[in-house]
Amino acid sequence: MGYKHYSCTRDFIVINLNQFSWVPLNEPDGKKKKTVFETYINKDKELKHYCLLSFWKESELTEQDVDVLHAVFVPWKDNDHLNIDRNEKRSAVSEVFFEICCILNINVDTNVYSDSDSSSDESDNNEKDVLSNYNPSREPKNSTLDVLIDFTYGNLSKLMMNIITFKNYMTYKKCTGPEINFDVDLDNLNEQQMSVINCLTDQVHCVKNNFPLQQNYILVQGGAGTGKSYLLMCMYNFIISHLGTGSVIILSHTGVAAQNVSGYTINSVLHLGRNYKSFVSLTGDDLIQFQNKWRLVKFVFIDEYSFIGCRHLAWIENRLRQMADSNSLFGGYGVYFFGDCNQLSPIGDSPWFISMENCMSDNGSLSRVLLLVRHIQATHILTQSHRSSNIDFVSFLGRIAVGECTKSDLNCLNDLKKRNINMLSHKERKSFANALTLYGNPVAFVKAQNNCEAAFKGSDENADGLNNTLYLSIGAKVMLRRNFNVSLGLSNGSIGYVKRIIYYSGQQPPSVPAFDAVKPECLVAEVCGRCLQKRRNPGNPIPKSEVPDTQRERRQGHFGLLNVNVSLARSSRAECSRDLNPRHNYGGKCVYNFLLLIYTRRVYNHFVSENGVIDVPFKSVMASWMKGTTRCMPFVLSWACTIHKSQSLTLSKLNLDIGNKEFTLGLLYVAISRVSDYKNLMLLRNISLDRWNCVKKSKYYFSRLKFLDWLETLT
Ligand SMILES: Nc1ncnc2c1ncn2[C@@H]1O[C@H](COP(=O)(O)OP(=O)(O)OP(=O)(O)O)[C@@H](O)[C@H]1O
Repeated sequence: MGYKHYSCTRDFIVINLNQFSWVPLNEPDGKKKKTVFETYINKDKELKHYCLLSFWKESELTEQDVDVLHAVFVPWKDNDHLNIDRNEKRSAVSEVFFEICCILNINVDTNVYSDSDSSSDESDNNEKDVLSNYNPSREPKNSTLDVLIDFTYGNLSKLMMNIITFKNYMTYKKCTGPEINFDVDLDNLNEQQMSVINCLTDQVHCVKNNFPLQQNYILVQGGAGTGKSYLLMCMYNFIISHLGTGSVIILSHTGVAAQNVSGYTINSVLHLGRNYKSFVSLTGDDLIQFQNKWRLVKFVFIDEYSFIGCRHLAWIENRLRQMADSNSLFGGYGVYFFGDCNQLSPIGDSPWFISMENCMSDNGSLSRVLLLVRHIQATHILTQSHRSSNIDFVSFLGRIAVGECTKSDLNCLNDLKKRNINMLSHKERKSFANALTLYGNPVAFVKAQNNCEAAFKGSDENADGLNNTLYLSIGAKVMLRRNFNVSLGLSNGSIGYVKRIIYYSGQQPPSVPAFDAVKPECLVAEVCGRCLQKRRNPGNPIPKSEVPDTQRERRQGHFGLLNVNVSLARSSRAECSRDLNPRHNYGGKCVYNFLLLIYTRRVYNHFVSENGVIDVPFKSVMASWMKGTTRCMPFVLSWACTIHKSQSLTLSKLNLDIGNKEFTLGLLYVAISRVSDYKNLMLLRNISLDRWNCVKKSKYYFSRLKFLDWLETLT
């Protein structure tokens, strides 16, 4: 209806429940009119320095535009109010618009910012026309870090301003998704990869001409390092160039894997819940919003399918049908699964290769899901390794996958152990040294807030792996434990280093900042780091770069490139009992208002100059279990990452502590296949031949072989 209908009386109301037949008020031909925000974001280059309000004021709006904006922005009270003069409408809209900007804490300086405006104060520049900061080409001239370090009250409000600005930006990024421009080249693809592109070309042709897809459920299987993710990026570029932005989504199971291909996690996009216990259908507004958000999608790429279990697959299929509002298989979208069934299998779900015989004891629901697996319409198998040019190493990987390692492999690995003993880089050695000093001499620690004694005494595992006390020291490696914003590179598993810790005025390490009822207490740690690196071409070292741009970051496959500013600000309601007497700090009364300020290189490129830092707010998270609830920072000290988190990555070096049990299929294979050669591998414990070949003892071993054979028949 377009007009606000509350607080006024109508003679009659027409309620249209079919949103598809709605036509926006402003366009008689049904074409969607862009909002001022949308127009602003896509503005011409010449207008790049215009702040939002200037843009709105300067823009040439048609009379009809003014009418519509007035109708949308200004609540309708009566006919006289509606029939006012256009100039009045314009100023009324301006006023409301101004209000919105104030609510959003967007600074609406009416002056047009100009780079040549050298007379203006530096700090002023940081505050004005904040939205134009979104333009990456505009670089603040001075480091904002200096401003952030000085936590006097005045500067704190500046900090809060930045926080709010970035909060808005983060929300905006969450809505718009990552800006992807993969730097990959179709010309590099080998014959096997090209055959997938040929298949895709036919499908794109069908979509363009509105023909239904002949095959819409396709699997790309290939051993570790055969270029599945690389191919996915090429396919993404190909589709975008033919069907436009938004026509394809990239999904992956884990945050790290999603980040590796600039995608989203499956559960977040498809609303399957964090612990996906049961499938819940979307209804009403939720469904409409979901469908609208992804209305342009024609293709869905899902990386690392080995992580996806049968039930999970069924839910994905179901949700895609909801998304497309269609009963066709996977909603009729062109769905591509990329992965390797020899790699890690799903947790708490059945892998696709589980044979039909194995699940007869099940009540039949799993058998039905398995039928869905059997619906795969085509398979492409990649065999040529791109990660490694060492043929011996590639065939060794093949032997690990099928459990056929030999004694000579073992000898070779023992040899290796002696040679590679000192392969830690200087930085890594320093980081380990810091780890050793950390617990003896913590420079800062952050305690979790527990709601009862049981929660206080509970183990870290109970609290989703989050620590009751988080110790920080310079050089400490930290890992994010929640998906915060995957499109900005902040996902569960992102790793960084603490670069420095800044205390609130007068405080010195190792003391914990004291509570001050008047001024908020702040502990700031700047965490900066690059963790796991990826190599594009074997033997081609990554050029060192302190500030990689997004494209280069993607090309080199940096993952978890994370800079974090940690700030603990206590709300005025906070009580200090927790710090003063840890024995009583589970009392439940104390209210902490944690803010973890966090930024990544991607954010960095948008907002700050080479030396500057601007932060993004990050709230504490809650972990609840039977016995209690803990609220703490969503990151933990990390000197290693799990093998599950490493799947999909290419690492330059690997120190591997494999544990004493192969608790899931593919553990050793995935771990070892992260590197390109023997020489980049260091095993921290002896592995017996039995262990190397233990996949053969798995009850699923033969089902997996059968599944692979079956996939071959579909090529
Ligand atoms: N056609 C290609 N040309 C150049 N480099 C390639 C090509 N295909 C893959 N690569 C490079 O090989 C490495 C491994 O590729 P990628 O990560 O895509 O393999 P993958 O099959 O997805 O591995 P995993 O199964 O372990 O996730 C990457 O560094 C990638 O850039």
